[in-house]
Amino acid sequence: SHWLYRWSNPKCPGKLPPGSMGFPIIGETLDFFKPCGVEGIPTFVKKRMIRYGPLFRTNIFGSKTVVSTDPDVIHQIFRQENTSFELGYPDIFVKVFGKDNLFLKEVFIHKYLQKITMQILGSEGLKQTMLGNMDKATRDHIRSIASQGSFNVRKEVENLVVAYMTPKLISNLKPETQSKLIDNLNAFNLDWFKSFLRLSTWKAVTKALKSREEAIQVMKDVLMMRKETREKQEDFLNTLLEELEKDGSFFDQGSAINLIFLLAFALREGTSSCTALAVKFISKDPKVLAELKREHKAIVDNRKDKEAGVSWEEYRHNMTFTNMVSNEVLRLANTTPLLFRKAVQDVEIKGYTIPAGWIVAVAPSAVHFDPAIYENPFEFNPWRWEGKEMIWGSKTFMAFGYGVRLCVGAEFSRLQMAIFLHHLVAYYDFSMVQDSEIIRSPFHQYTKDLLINISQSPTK
Ligand code: HEM
Repeated sequence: SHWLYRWSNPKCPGKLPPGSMGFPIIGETLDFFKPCGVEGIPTFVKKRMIRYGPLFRTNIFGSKTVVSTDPDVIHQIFRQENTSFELGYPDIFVKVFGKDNLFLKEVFIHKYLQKITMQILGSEGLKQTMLGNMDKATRDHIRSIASQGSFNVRKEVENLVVAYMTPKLISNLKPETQSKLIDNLNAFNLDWFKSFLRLSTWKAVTKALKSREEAIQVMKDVLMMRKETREKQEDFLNTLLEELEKDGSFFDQGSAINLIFLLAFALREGTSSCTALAVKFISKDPKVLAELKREHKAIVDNRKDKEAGVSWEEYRHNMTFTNMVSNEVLRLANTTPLLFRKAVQDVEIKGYTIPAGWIVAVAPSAVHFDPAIYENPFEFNPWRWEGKEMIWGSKTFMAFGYGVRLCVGAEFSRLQMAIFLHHLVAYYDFSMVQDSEIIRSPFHQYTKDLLINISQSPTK
């Protein structure tokens, strides 16, 4: 009984935030995984916000955790990153993404990580090397599926991104090696989260982990071969090989390969889910669709060369409404339900103490659905962004994180979303053939395929 008492009332040098530590060992993890609607604050968080207030304690994933939904506290946590708080994702993420994963390491390497990835994902890299490929691949892909009748938006964006990005990460593979790699990258997903309690889950987890192992093995073989032959290629692997040879490099072979794997996963998942959600919202809002069509048809009309693809100037200066739509989709989507940090020392916040070693989870959705920040927060209203500077990580908009660890793929995701919408609305009419409910458990899961039908726009 002493042990049970200690479980429910952990030692703390001050006053712990209110809350419940749940059942021994499993804490409140099962409740955390209960599916809920994707719009709004996740039910797990909302229920406790109502019961305990904006700062509450719990135990999830086997870790003593304080969850913050208070915008001021969230702001303070991110401001104190690398002093009072550091990255602290629960062990399950390490198991799924691999122990070599630099993203989940607590050491102070994200500046380095950002520097390396910016070469392909930063504005300059996107403008110089990526935009042309992305635009052509998207246009050709939409053209090729237009004749199929209906298609699954999410799946097609996944296929499209994996097909043109894999050679950017590792180029010059034999066709059979490349398709094996692509198959393994596509097979690694987090869909098993939705059936966390079913027996089939463990089959799905095993399959996902096996495909990760196989993808990593293919990458390892290529890396070894490149090291032996000193072969140089214009790809991200080459950048990492050069980094590996530098004195004091943060990378070793395992973490270099794991970074390529993580990027391939994030490129696919990040872009496909948000693009599908954008299409879902737009298809239900004729006013937004009409405004988008107007913007993109004007871009095409103003082009001297009608065959030319989207230019960087068009993306940056003529897609204002599209960017407003992207922001609104990302605000409502909250694809990352919680961001995890760890207190490195006892921290006093709002009269409570977060003891050293505890996980601190912040819920961006609490900020994105705060009526004091966004009027009618549940409404899909891109116009709310009119005239606002669309800063990606701010106290009021943290779809891509906030503070020092801002998402390195933010610009890429927005660009891919904009280009997909450009080709879809400027040249085609589309209608939803099969809608899908999207549930959060805790990541986005589509209950059905989100199918649309497209036909060449007569006004082209
Ligand atoms: C719409 C799509 C995306 C969303 C909503 C998103 C969201 C986020 C968020 C919220 C964080 C901060 C995590 C934290 O603070 O703990 C983050 C970090 C990160 N994201 Fe994304 N992401 C997206 C797309 C991508 C893509 C396409 C890539 C890769 C190419 C990517 C790679 C990363 C990496 C490597 C980090 C860690 C950055 C660091 O630690 O310095 N993300 N992302």
